[in-house]
Amino acid sequence: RALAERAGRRCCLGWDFSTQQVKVVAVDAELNIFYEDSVHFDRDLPEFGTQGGVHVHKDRLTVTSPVLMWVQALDLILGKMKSSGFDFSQVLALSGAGQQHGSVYWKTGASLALSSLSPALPLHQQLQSCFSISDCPIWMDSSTTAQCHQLEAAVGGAQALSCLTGSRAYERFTGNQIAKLFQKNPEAYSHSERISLVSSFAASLFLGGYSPIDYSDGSGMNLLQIQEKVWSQACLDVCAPHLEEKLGSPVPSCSVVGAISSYYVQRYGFPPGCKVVAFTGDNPASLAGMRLEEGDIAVSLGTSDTLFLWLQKPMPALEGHIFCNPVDAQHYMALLCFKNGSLMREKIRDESASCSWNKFSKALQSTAMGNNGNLGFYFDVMEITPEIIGRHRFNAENMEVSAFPGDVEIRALIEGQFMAKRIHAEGLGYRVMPKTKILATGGASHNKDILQVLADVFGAPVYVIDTTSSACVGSAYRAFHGLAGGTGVAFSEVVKSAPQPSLAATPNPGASQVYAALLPRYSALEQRILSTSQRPLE
Ligand SMILES: O=C(CO)[C@@H](O)[C@H](O)CF
Repeated sequence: RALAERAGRRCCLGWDFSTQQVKVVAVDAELNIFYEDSVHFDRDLPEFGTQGGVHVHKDRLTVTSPVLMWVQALDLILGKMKSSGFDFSQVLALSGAGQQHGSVYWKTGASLALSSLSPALPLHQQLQSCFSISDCPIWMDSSTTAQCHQLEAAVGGAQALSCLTGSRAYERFTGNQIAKLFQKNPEAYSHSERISLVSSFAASLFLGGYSPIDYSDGSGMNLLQIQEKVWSQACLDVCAPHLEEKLGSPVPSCSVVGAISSYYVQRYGFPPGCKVVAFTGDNPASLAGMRLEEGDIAVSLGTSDTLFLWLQKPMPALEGHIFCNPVDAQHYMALLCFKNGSLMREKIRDESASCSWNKFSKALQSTAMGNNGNLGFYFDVMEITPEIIGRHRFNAENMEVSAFPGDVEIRALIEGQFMAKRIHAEGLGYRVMPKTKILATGGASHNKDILQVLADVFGAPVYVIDTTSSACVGSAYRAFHGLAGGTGVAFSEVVKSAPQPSLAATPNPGASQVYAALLPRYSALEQRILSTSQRPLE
């Protein structure tokens, strides 16, 4: 019955070429997920010798992944789908995501091989000699500090680069990686006829030709002018010569970039009309998978805490990253990363709640909103947002104190973490709106007392969502959006029948008054700590 049921199920596929695996989900027209599969690089392709899907080089700064591992993973996962009887003939469209910032270098002549693949052979046998470098730099690389300084200097400094491209220069951002390749290996650079991101590389495999880079993932390169949605000639020129012709022109993320290559029609039975919708970065795809809307904020509470913001009018800054929005080309999204996340919460749980989340929750229940004016900053590792390290506690009179009673410490930690999130989100242009929903995910989102503080600090309801496959699911949703006409149709309309997130907490009465008083104090004290602490050398 399942097979018969599956046979008639028209669907879209959502792919995720992430750091550790390639994953796929099939979503039917009612937006139900009915198939998923994955191939793990370390486990299923051990011949490449990766750890966590990557190679960390001896200099401990350079981090790469072998492009042929990604190619072979696609062969494997399509083979698994085929042997499980997946009915490819029902696939109307597909889209996907790739780890952001990584870059793939196609060797001169590769487009010929890509467009004339023999369906009798796997991809990896036919693409062996199509790449000018086999080990691709990825987001974990931090070997391009010199190139970052060159780029910022050339365009008038970090803030100028942020206003232009949405971020100051970051080592992992693709422009700086391309600059390093051009400087260190000019031969490989000149033998590259095309440079893709991981997302557009994956789309190219399905297209049988070079896929353009989409606006959203292109915003993670320090090369795209995010307002005008064109490459910044100034940035291109600093990084490498003739770069624009190797990148091609960027496209709206919801674009249909072509029909699937005949290779997949003949080898797997995809319909010839199956559409390929531009692939994008994993975080933009996750935003789509979480169905974030204007005014919403997604809080991923993990080892580090990551905020996904929807911005109408971005205010580029020296922290965080602003990208073109993947589901609304007029708007933007932002990522803000807080390094002291769950490890900090677990430390305070161990110290002040004798290792028990139950006691931790009781402490939150037994202390009042606003913590009687006590405020804390808890950064046991150097924080990214902002760059502060150490623990700093202040009483209601703004006097620094060396300790708090256990319960006060616990509330000070959680209120402080969430007030920081609100303050830095607003610094990027985010504003809480009457219709704002907070979508919480990750480990700590299972603790309703922590979510209650989140609702109180933001003055907005908190919903919990499962984001295990959010990049894949978001990619399948975007495939439906592209199929429905893309820019002419609202993404929210296309996905409105998807399962709704569940409400976990609503703000306590009086919450907005309490935090309206506390937030400015927190912000001023953060500035005080910043001005007195030794900032790490640039
Ligand atoms: O560098 C990042 C975002 O800027 C990471 O989240 C990568 O996208 C992970 F693949």
